[in-house]
Amino acid sequence: MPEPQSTTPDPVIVVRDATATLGARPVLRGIDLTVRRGEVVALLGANGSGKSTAVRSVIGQVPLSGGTVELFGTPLRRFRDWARVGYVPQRTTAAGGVPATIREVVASGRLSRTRLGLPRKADRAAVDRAIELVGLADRAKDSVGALSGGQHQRVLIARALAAEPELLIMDEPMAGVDLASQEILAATLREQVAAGATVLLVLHELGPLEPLIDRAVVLRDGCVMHDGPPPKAVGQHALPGHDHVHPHAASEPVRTGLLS
Ligand SMILES: Nc1ncnc2c1ncn2[C@@H]1O[C@H](COP(=O)(O)OP(=O)(O)OP(=O)(O)O)[C@@H](O)[C@H]1O
Repeated sequence: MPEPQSTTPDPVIVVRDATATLGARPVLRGIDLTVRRGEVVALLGANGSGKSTAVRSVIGQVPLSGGTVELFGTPLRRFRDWARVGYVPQRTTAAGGVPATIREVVASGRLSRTRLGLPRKADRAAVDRAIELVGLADRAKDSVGALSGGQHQRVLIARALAAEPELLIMDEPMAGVDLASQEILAATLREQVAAGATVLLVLHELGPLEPLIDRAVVLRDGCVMHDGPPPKAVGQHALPGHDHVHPHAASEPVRTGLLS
């Protein structure tokens, strides 16, 4: 009799016992994190708990002082297939003062897939599609300098999507983003997830992305203190790490328990 096939999807990210020190400060203190194919995992925690450092170590931007990272089953030091990974850094401007158009910035995200530096029809189509997904098709020729913060963020996300990555890593994609852009981003992400993308998101709060999140990993002071179902939101304010005060019972903050 053949063995029954395992139904557990392959791990896309495996972080084991990761430690990292920035300056003299131990910022990651033995983190384990596994994200499987098709999962949407939120990395939560208070300011300074190590969320950005954790995702930056996953893509090799922060060297580990101990532990290991594997991407798609390959140890990070041997991983070369970066077109499979889309990364949206914590909010910065997309152009850094360079007078680039939206299309140019988004097309730069496709370079990892273009052969010999010459974009083919499929490359141009992928760039157009990414711009369309974030709702900026009618502005593709505009300079990114003229965009609002939320529109900037949409450009950065389109840039990550242009390579049609299997794994999307985003650091606080909703931070400082206006409501209209948040809704577009949530819809964009929903579509990626429906198409089978694996997603690791640093979030300060679950917000409009809550229905998409399969699992939450909560960091506190460089350690994982929760790895499981996303904390249940109550009303608008019950977010992990935030004491929740009901107006009718102001004397006792109701703690979510995850970060307090
Ligand atoms: N380059 C650096 N040198 C020294 N310390 C750093 C450096 N980068 C980050 N840190 C410190 O490491 C800690 C973790 O930072 P990190 O940005 O990973 O936290 P975070 O959970 O993402 O916080 P936030 O929600 O504020 O972005 C913080 O105390 C931060 O001040």
